[in-house]
Amino acid sequence: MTFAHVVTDRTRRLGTRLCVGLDPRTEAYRDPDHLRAHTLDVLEATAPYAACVKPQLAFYEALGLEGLHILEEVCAAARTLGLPVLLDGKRGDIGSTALAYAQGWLTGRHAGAALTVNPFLGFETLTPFVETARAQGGAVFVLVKTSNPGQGDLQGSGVSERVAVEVARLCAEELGTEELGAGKPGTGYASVGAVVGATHPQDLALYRALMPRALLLLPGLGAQGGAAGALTGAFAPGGVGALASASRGVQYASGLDVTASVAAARTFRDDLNAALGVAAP
Ligand SMILES: O=C(O)c1cc(=O)[nH]c(=O)n1[C@@H]1O[C@H](COP(=O)(O)O)[C@@H](O)[C@H]1O
Repeated sequence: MTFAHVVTDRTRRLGTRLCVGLDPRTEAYRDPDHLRAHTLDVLEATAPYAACVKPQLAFYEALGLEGLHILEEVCAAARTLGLPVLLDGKRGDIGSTALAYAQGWLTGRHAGAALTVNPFLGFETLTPFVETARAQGGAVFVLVKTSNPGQGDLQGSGVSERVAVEVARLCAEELGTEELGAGKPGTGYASVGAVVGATHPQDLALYRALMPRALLLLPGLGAQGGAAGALTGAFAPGGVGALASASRGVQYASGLDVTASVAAARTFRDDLNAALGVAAP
């Protein structure tokens, strides 16, 4: 089963298209053990509402080697729960270095099944990531239009959107062109997905149309102002093809209260489903 299969299967079986971000902030905890325990608790408690989980590498790297050990445990726990891991690293570099990043984050000890990648150095530099992911049945998510307010400086703003649209076109026409099977859940999605911020609801249908075979990752739900009810344009019929992602809005829904994290994940799931007119089984 590929990453796309597993998340699409979870969407169909569990009725969720929520990606739970696990971005533990050192300042919220007494010490790394406390951070580790709370992050694992949030993971386990919210798993029934998650199509996948997305640890942001920066929060683990900030703790040095100890953080990488915690990341390894988080990835292992997610796998035990049957939850696919999408690592948010936004990596990108010249080809030979890109290969090392790909080996580290897609095949190494703390590997995820999928990784976010940055196309700024050119599409040829993404090839090592795509080939490594494909060989593992994994995926890459290419930054197309990020969620942050300043994205327009380089990605295009307002009606122009030239760079983001060009990246989307290249994702669809050059990277995500592998043969796809038919008939099984998720077989309609390639190993190359794309990141489009949940903070751009008005643009989602455009990117959905430009990249019909790409799973779309929609970060920015909750803390950055993205609203679950405004994301329908990113989804294909049946409510598949996109993952709406919240990190702080789940992990720190109310301080460190894990019950509040569960309630927040359930609410995001239900709000997405209500907007799409689908029900959780
Ligand atoms: O690739 C990402 O996940 C990502 C892309 C993007 O455009 N915007 C964005 O916020 N993210 C990540 O998604 C998470 C958002 O966190 P919250 O704002 O707390 O939900 C962070 O880990 C960001 O690094």
